[in-house]
Amino acid sequence: MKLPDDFITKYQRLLGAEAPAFLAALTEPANTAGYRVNPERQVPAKLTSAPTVPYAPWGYFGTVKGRSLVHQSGTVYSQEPSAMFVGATAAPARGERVLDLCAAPGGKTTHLASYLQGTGLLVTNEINRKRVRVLAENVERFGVANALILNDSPDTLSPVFPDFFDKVLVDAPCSGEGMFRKDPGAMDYWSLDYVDECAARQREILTEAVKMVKPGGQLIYSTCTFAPEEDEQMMAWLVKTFPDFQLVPVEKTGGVIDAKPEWADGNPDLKNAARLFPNRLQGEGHFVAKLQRATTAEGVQPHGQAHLGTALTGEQRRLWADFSRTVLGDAAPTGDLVTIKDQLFAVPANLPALKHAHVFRPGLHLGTFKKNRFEPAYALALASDPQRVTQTLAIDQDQWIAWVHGEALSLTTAPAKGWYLLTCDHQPVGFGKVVGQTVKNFFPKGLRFTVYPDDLD
Ligand SMILES: C[S@@+](CC[C@H](N)C(=O)[O-])C[C@H]1O[C@@H](n2cnc3c(N)ncnc32)[C@H](O)[C@@H]1O
Repeated sequence: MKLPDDFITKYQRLLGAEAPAFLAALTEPANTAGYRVNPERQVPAKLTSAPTVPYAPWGYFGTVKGRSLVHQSGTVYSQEPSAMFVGATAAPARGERVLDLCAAPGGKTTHLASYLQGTGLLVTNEINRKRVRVLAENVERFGVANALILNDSPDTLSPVFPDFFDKVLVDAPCSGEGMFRKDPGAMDYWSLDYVDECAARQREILTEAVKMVKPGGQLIYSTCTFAPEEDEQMMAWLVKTFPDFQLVPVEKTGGVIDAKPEWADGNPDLKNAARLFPNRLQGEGHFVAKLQRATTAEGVQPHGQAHLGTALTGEQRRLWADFSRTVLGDAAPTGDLVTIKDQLFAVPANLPALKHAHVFRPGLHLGTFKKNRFEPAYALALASDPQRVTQTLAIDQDQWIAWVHGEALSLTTAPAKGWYLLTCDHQPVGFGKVVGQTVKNFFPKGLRFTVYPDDLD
């Protein structure tokens, strides 16, 4: 792998004696796979016996196959280890309101959700129409029940959520120098000018992001690039432009080091931010900063209240109540129930008016009203705790392989007719409908896959 000449020259100048080690690390094959386990699941011991990522709760070094039960059931999320430092720095407390402004495909969002444990509010936004679909798939797979998924530009969102969030994460689109080793294609569009273009876009995003942090709240900024223009210099610009924001210390362990004031305007507070270099730890590289907004700033109230969808008809209420009582028991999700066309959602409470936002998912998808019946959603299955759900049906590995392929299952002894949360090795894998000796398959058509012998451990 050949790094761009301008890149080599730039980092030789910036890093001096450390440059050879840094440049050598970038040309070595990446050996930095990682995954996070989902604290809401009963996680198999083989996943938690791997070496732990020192700075990231739920983080492990190693690989998990995409066509595996633990991946399909949202028991794990594969994530490059240094990216885990971002969620670990944000570490929202239970009950907080959190915005992930640049969220697809959902690595940081699912990490933030693990901290929130279904409490508070997670607004997760992705500007790109194709990428927001992937974000939604990952949010659903991870069983996140308290998320509102939006598909907007930051300047559309800032008037909707003024001074609203306890934490705002900007995991910014960047020049991706930390991706060179994993994805050498990232070098094709890299240039010194590209770094400046990225920095200009980051300033635009941050200008909107700061407006959504409540007084006393925090902004977390991260990139997967080493470029000072997008990292230290961006933070130096931010604290100068928005003086009610101050860089506060990021806790550093496991080879993470202070950011470099000398790469910007010398502001000593820049040391509070963190640098992850691939020659110093097992990870691809990141920059992470935490900024606190002063409590003295005057906050404004967001406008109005969200009116999403339509209230349920009496018949719809009855159908949902029957399903929820019989199948879910006391595991029924919380949130305001609304329908959009024939789809039922549980919408997080206390949202401001969203009429200028493009709502991709208003909350947890509970299911679909068909003529005289209710069909539960895959998202509801993965957000359900099998230990609390009344009607569960355990299937074995062979049945799981048939299930994710879209096949009906034949049972030798069948329970009573109705909907069941299917589990395999204690993980939720979807809802099935038992009719006679058969379990009808409702695994979403777009997600079906074939498991090959190599996919099994
Ligand atoms: C680094 S990626 C986010 C990765 C994600 N946080 C994760 O952990 O999976 C940056 C995201 O910003 C989005 N983006 C690009 N331009 C943007 C803009 N002008 N405003 C907001 N987001 C933008 C990209 O589509 C991309 O999904």
